[in-house]
Amino acid sequence: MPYISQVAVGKLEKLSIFGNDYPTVDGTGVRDFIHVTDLAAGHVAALNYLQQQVNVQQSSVGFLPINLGTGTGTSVLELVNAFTDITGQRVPYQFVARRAGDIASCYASADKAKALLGWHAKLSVAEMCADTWRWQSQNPNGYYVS
Ligand SMILES: O=c1ccn([C@@H]2O[C@H](COP(=O)(O)OP(=O)(O)O[C@H]3O[C@H](CO)[C@H](O)[C@H](O)[C@H]3O)[C@@H](O)[C@H]2O)c(=O)[nH]1
Repeated sequence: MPYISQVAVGKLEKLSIFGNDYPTVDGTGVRDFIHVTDLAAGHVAALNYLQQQVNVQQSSVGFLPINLGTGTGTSVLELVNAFTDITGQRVPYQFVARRAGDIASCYASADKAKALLGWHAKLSVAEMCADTWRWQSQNPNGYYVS
């Protein structure tokens, strides 16, 4: 997503898509793209859950892995197309070789987060694209570089 928006704002010439021959819907990698606001809310929910457990058990020893995700896979090409549909911005891209270490498809089950934390992702890929573009177009060089 950051590379897509940097191409759209003109900081990068084009997006390099790593591989288009994966066994996925369109050959590009599938990931569980999540809105940063949902992800932040999931972390707050996890901290609240941890505090409850400490209150109940009078102990904070141990760990519990909980996936935070939407539960839905989106391909890189689907993300590029969604971004263009929502923002109207062209995102030139080229297919290049697969990136070492990448797998074809990876998305979370969010069932445990819902059951334990009462949390689920509320925002869509479309909202992610709109919010990313709003930020990128208003801050083409980020927050810290003038
Ligand atoms: O310029 C780019 C950047 C990414 N991608 C593709 O976009 C997808 C997402 O790539 P990211 O690097 O954003 O995320 P990954 O899920 O592949 O990997 C990241 O998240 C992982 C955990 O989910 C690990 O933390 C890993 O080290 C980190 O790079 C992948 O299919 C990747 O090949 C491109 O095609 N072009």
